Amino acid sequence: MYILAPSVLGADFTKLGEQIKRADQAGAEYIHLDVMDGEFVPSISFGMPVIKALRGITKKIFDVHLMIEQPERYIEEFAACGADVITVHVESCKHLDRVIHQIKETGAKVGVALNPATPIETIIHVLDLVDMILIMSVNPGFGGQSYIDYSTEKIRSLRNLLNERGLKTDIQVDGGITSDNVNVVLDAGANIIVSGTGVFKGNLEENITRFHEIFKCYN
Ligand SMILES: O=C(CO)[C@@H](O)[C@H](O)COP(=O)(O)O
Ligand SMILES: [Fe+2]
Repeated sequence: MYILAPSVLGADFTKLGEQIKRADQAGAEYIHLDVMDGEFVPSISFGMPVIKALRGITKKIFDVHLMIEQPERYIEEFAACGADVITVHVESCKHLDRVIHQIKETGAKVGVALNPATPIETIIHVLDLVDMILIMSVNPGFGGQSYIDYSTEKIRSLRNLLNERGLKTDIQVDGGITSDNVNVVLDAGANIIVSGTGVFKGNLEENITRFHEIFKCYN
């Protein structure tokens, strides 16, 4: 199943609620929420109060991407705010296995994210414990960056590895993706596409339709 996850980091924050409702009505399956702490990544974005407020305006899947140090401190709180999928970075978890089980305990789906330079070997032992693997195709911290080309090979290797193990785990790709280059990551085996600038810059409805038209060729 192919899924579009607009990253609200690309939205106009003066019209945040309105833009999320529009993304919902235009058919976006997930809403991708980037939480940044100014430690794991250079920038600070938003946290629980914003997610809780947005939970009241859409029933779409809340896909919460935690770019924070020691995420185990906040897992239950993010779940209580309405996160449906909680993604943590392998680079920020000293005890990844424990954090994965902590997320499962809340009832949320588990995502594990890898920075561009982090090899997929770091997660081979937990592959069958997670629902989604997030391949970062930019260095995390900011929207609007360019896609890093070697991500494509990484996605392909991960999909091959999952296939060898008989796993249908979701592969999400995040960073620098628009309808102009999404084919590259879909061809490599990704099935959940995060896009901030590619959705919110220009006409939101047209952008979402364009992504979905491309997905049809893969379904
Ligand atoms: O997690 C992040 C950045 O750290 C992303 O979710 C970005 O917000 C995606 O934005 P674009 O690269 O699509 O503009
Ligand atoms: Fe993200």
